[in-house]
Amino acid sequence: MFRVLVSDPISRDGLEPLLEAENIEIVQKNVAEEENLAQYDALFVRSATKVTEQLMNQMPNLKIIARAGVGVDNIDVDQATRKGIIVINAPDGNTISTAEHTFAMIASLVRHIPQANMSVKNREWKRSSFVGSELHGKMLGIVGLGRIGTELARRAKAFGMRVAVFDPFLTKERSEKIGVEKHDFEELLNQADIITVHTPLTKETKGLLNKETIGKTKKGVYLVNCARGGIIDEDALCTYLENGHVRGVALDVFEVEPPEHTRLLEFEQVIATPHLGASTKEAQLNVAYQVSKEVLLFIQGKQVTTSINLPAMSDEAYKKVAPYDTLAQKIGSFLSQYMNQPVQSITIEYEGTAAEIETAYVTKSMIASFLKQRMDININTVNAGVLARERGIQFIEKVSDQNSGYSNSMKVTIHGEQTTSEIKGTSIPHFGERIVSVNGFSIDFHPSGHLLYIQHTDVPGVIGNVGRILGNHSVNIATMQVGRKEKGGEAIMMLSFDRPLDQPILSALTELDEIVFVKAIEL
Ligand SMILES: NC(=O)c1ccc[n+]([C@@H]2O[C@H](COP(=O)([O-])OP(=O)(O)OC[C@H]3O[C@@H](n4cnc5c(N)ncnc54)[C@H](O)[C@@H]3O)[C@@H](O)[C@H]2O)c1
Ligand SMILES: O=C(O)CC[C@@H](O)C(=O)O
Repeated sequence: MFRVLVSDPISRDGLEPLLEAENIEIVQKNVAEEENLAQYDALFVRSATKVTEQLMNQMPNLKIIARAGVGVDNIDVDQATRKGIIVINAPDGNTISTAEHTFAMIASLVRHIPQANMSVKNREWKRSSFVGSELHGKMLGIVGLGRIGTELARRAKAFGMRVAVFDPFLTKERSEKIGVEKHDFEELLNQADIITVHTPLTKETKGLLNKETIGKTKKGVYLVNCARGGIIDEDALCTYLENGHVRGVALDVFEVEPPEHTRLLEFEQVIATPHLGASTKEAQLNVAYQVSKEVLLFIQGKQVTTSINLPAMSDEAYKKVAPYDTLAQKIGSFLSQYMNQPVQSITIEYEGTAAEIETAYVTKSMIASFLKQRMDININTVNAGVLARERGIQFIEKVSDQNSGYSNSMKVTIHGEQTTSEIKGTSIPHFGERIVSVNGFSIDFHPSGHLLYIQHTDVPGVIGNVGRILGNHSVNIATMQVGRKEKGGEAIMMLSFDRPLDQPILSALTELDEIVFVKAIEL
C-alpha cells in the first residue's frame, strides 16, 4: 500500500489519477493533526504547510513531496535532497490564473476599484476622489519573463501597453518573439509606469526592489507583487508610500503570511489579496491533476518529469537511458564491493552512443549504487551527488563521441586510498549489458547474480584446481570467462553460480599458490 498525505486544501477531483489506481490510500488531513506521520510515502502540499527538516524527520518513509503549485520556497529542498526525497511541482497549472489575477490587480490599482468599492458601500459618492489613469500607452515593467510574466505581457499588450522586461536569462530572440522590450534593470526602473515582479524568491531576488532600487523608479510609479513576499522589501515600500514617491501598491503575497503585523495594510494606496493568484477552480484542478499524474508515474517506477531535485527527463529520454542506467548500477555496485577501501574520486567516461544520453542521471545512478554498498541510509539518484561530496568523494564525468571498438561504452575508474580500479562495460541491444574489461584485463561477462572474481598467475592447472575445489564443495559453475594481458603474466577469471559462495570455499581458493586475490560479488 502506498500512502499519500494531502496536507493543504487540494482539489479532490485533481487527485483522480491516484484515486482510480489500486493500492493507494489517500488521507486529506493537515500534518499538524496527523499522529502517525511515519506511515506516509508521499506528502502533497500547497504553500501553507512548511516542509521543514523536522517534519521530514517525522516521516522516515517519505519518498516524494508534491507541491500543487509553482513555488517550492515552503519546502526545504536541500534537506529533501539529502534524504533522497524527490520534490516535484506543477510548473504551469496555475500560470493563467496568476497572470489574470495580476492583471486584475493592476487594473484595480490604477482605477482605485477596491477603494471606490469600499466608499460606495459606506454610502458615499466621491467620484472626484477616484480619478484613475489609463493603461493604454503606459509602460509595464515586468521583472522575470517566465511563464507568468509572458502571459501577463500578452494581456498588457492587448490593452495597448508598452512592455519592458528585465530578466537576466532572457534572450534577444525570445523577447522579439513575444514582442517586449528587453532592458537592463536600471532602465526598467527609470522608465516603467507600473512595475510587477514575477521571479521566484531566491537569494538574488530577495529585496530586489529595496530602498535604493525603488528610489530609481519614476515618481508616481505603481508596484505590484503577485509572486513572493520579500521580492519587494516591505519597509522600503512603507518609506516610499509615506513620501508619495510610490503612488500605489498591489500585493497578493507578503513577507509573513498572513501579514498580521505589517504597516503596509494601513496605507489607503495599498490594495491586497490573501495569496489568491492560483485560487481558481481551474488552476487548482490543473495543479492537483499534474502532481497526481507525476506521483502515479513514480509509484509505477517510471520517470517523473517535473522534479526540482532530479534531472528532468521525458519518458522517451528515459527509454534511451534505461540500459545504461542498469549497466551503471551494476558497475557501481561491483566496484564498491571489489574495492574495500576509502575512495577519493570516481571518474565515469561515456563513449560512442552512450555519450548521447542524459549522462548526469546515469552518473548519479552509478554513484548511488556505489554508495549503497557502504551506507545504511536511503540513497538514490536524488541524494547521491550530495552524499558523495559530503564524504569527500569527487566525481568527474567525461563524454566523448569517439568509440574505442564498441558502439557504446562506459568506463568507471575509482581512485581509492590504496589502489585504483576500473571497469568498462557496454550495452548490446536485445542482449543486455556486458563487462568487457576489468582493470585492463579484457573479458566478457554479464554482470548479474552470484559472481566470483579471481586474479591469478597465468600458469597451467589453475582452472582445474579452482574447478576441483568448487566441485569438492558441491558448487556448480554456471558460467566462466578468463582474461589475461600477456602469456604467463597475471590473469583473471570471472565465474557465476546458482547460489552465493560461503567463506570456507573462498578461503580454500585463496590458499592456492597461483591465486593472488579472490572476491565474491553479488549483483
Ligand atoms: N501568487 C500566487 O499564487 C502565485 C502563483 C504561481 C506562482 N507564483 C510565484 O510566481 C513566480 C513565477 O512563476 P513562473 O511560473 O512564471 O516561474 P518561471 O520559472 O516560469 O519564471 C521565473 C522567471 O524569473 C526569472 N528570474 C530569475 N531570477 C531573476 C532575477 N534575479 N531577476 C529577474 N528575473 C529573474 C527567470 O529567468 C524566469 O524567467 C513563482 O516562483 C512563484 O513564486 C505565485
Ligand atoms: O497554493 C497556492 O494557492 C499558491 C500557489 C502559488 O504560490 C505557487 O507558487 O504556485
